[in-house]
Amino acid sequence: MRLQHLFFLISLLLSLTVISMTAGSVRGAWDDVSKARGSLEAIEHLQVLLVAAEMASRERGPANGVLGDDLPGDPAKRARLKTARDRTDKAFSTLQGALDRASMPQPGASRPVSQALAQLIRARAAIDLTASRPRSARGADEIRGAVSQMFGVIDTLGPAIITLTNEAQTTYPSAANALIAARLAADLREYAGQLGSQFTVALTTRQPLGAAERVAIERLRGRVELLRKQLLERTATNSDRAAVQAAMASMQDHYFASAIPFVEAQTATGLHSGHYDVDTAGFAARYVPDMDAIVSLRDVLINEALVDAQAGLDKIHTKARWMAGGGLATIALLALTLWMIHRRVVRPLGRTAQLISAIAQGRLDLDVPRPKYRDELAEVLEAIAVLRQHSEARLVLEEERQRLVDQLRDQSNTDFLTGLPNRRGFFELAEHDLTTMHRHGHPVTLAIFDLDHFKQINDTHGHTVGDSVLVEVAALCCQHSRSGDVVARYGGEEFLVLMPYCTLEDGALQADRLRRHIEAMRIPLPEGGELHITASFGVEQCLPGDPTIHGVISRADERLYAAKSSGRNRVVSSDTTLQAS
Ligand SMILES: Nc1nc2c(ncn2[C@@H]2O[C@H](COP(=O)(O)OP(=O)(O)OP(=O)(O)O)[C@@H](O)[C@H]2O)c(=O)[nH]1
Repeated sequence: MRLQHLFFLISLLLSLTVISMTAGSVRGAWDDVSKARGSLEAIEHLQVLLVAAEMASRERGPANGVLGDDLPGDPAKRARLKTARDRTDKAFSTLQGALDRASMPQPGASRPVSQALAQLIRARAAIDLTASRPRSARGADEIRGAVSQMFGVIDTLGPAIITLTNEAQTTYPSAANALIAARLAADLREYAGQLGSQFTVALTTRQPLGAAERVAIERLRGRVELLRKQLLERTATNSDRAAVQAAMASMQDHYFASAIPFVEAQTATGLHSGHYDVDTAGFAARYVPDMDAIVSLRDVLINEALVDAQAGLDKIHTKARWMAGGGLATIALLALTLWMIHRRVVRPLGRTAQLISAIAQGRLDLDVPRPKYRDELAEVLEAIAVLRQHSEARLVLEEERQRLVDQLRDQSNTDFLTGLPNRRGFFELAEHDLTTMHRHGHPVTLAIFDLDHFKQINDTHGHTVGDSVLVEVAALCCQHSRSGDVVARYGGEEFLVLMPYCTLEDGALQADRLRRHIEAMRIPLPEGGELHITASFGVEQCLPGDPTIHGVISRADERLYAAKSSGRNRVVSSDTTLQAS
């Protein structure tokens, strides 16, 4: 696999891995954020729910007032009950609206709230029914039943309170203490309300406390004390906030130091005589306001939980933002790294490889690019530039050497005087032709000729004239031979003409044509006048049995000898003699 493709593949896999891992952790972090928002919402819902429960509790006061009122009924008491009921309805409506709009649905809270509302309607109907009779016709059990139906509203809300508290605690363990304390305060408010309600029957009937009320008062007093202790422990050990401590102190002053002694005084009266100094409305007016300190404590504690949770949400949010920012930075860094590697390593490496292989193949016309950066690849490019220079120099040397070799070979194969192939050159060319002709069955004929009385020319006119005669004859033979014929100087004043695709007869005719041209030649002499020359030819056909050209030359040479012997200036072959007429 090419490096470029490998790099692309690895980059793709690496990018996919990093992107999916980053997306996974960022998504996880944002899931934590939305879960934390849901938990914060749960605390807010708990706050609204506790208010709704408190309103339902508060409604019992005016309800008790109406229950203790004789017909036709005090309009002011009825108006107070209506106002209380309107407040409760409004609180439940706010609660249901908040739960319906929740970002994370809480069926564990919504269902009990709906059930509590149904219970509230039933309890109100029971109270209204009881209050519609004359006071003397209202039995104690009937009044007790109506009051306990109102208690049932708060009991029904219990699972919703637990669900919302648990939801908040899982995400914000640090807020757990404040939440538990807030629930304790809410419970305290409820039990304090129930404690007050125990006097409704006795105050309405102006009778001593019944056995059931006495037991309930004892039990509720115990619970109230227990809750006070638990609240003291929780707020003393785990909360040092001034607001909580102030709310605790207020609760101690108002409820435990004021309302509880009042309850104890009414209890003492209820145990002995039943001659109470207050009626139900007066009891409520004296008792209920002191319970507000408990509600304030509850609100301060819920607020503390909300502050803790908001701080926790901020931390989770910040962490998620860092994760997202870090993830994006990681992806950007990876992209930058891959881009840099591709730009500064992979791509230049590919070009460098192309350059080196081009130089190796002898293509030296490519430009070696100037390096953009002072790095290792720049050193490689510089080395390649030097390598190319060396290769160019080597190529020049190589060409020079080849030229010299060719020149040397040409010189060793060429006759320096006439420029014709010499004996060695002729043998090289002729052997090749002979082999080819024999392979394809074509005829080849060889003529050898020798200038007549050449010694005399030298002796009479000098070697320079002799040389120019040889040059002229060579040029004449080349001029009148077919292309493909090989004309060579065999030695001294002897020449060879090898004629491929030529029969013996045609070869003899061609030799005779050359003879005539030589005979017709006029060579001007330096001292004036002209020189006539003639030549004698021996012609032989190459036979398929001839392994080399030497045999044919030898046979043609015999014919030449015959031509010389028989008077010169003629052509002699094995089947004919052609001579000057
Ligand atoms: N000028 C010159 N003469 C050469 C050259 N090569 C050989 N010769 C001369 O050619 C002459 C050949 O003479 P011979 O062999 O006696 O033959 P010839 O005089 O031609 O007589 P025949 O061949 O019998 O007709 C000699 O004198 C050689 O010196 C050369 O390159 N230049």
